[in-house]
Amino acid sequence: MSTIARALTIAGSDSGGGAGIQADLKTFHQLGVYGMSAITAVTAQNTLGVAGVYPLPTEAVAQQMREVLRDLGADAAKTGMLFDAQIIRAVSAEVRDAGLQKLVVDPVMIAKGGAKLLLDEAIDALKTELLPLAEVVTPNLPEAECLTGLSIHTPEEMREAARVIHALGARNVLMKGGHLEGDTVVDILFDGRDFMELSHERIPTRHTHGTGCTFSAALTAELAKKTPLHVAVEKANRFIFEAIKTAPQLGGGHGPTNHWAVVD
Ligand SMILES: Nc1ncnc2c1ncn2[C@@H]1O[C@H](COP(=O)(O)OP(=O)(O)O)[C@@H](O)[C@H]1O
Ligand SMILES: Cc1ncc(COP(=O)(O)OP(=O)(O)O)c(N)n1
Repeated sequence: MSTIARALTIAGSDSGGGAGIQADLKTFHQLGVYGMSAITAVTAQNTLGVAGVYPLPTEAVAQQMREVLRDLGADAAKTGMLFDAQIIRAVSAEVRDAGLQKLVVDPVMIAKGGAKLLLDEAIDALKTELLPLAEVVTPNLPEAECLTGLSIHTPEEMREAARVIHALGARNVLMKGGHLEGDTVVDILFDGRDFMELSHERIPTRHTHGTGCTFSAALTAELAKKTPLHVAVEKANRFIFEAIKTAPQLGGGHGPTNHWAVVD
């Protein structure tokens, strides 16, 4: 009987390797977790932007999840780019059927260059079908604004938004503050009762492609290893900080982070 922790990512493929499925699997591997994937869409993209988006048939997504979960099993799973409402409904049904408890929902909506990775018509399904299944949801500020209708520019407004998103059914809300103005980046975890704030200096760099995917993958990996939630969030925060700091300086646009980052 294997004792290796297992994690499944349900997300889009990023041909450039910095975000999506590729970032998730590299991060799982680096953190000592066996990684599996259910691909929702193939994107043609590089560090300069997204040139094409090709969603897979809904049944192909559901079937990948079923085949993996009924044989190998998963200690934790995460979602990334889900693209449309049909895929969200199918993924939610598979999560429910498999009884997956440790689900990290990264509500990916728009790529850095502006390309839509989630259709507008899918927002409602994300809120009503998937968020209630989430152990943790990890919105960045524009995603949180879309989910709540609030305007968010300060840590105080992040706390307010976290309360609203928690009321949608996610058991914990991790607000990512990469889009805040200023020299300090603040991420905030809300567990329905208390807030935990994590701050670090802003690294002045354009190499931040896939930071949200990499952060949520690190969090998923830690949860798969049975790390308690608050510690898992701290470790994921340190991992993404180190990954941005030591980014490999690839590409002419927003380059990937360093998925070989080492933190204790
Ligand atoms: N320039 C930066 N310096 C340090 N940390 C950053 C920087 N940009 C993002 N982060 C961290 O990366 C993670 C993802 O942040 P964010 O940019 O808000 O998400 P997304 O990539 O989904 O837009 C967060 O944990 C945030 O703290
Ligand atoms: C296939 C795919 N999935 C997700 C993203 C966006 O990832 P994210 O981590 O939110 O990173 P940035 O938008 O900050 O680069 C993507 N580009 N492709």
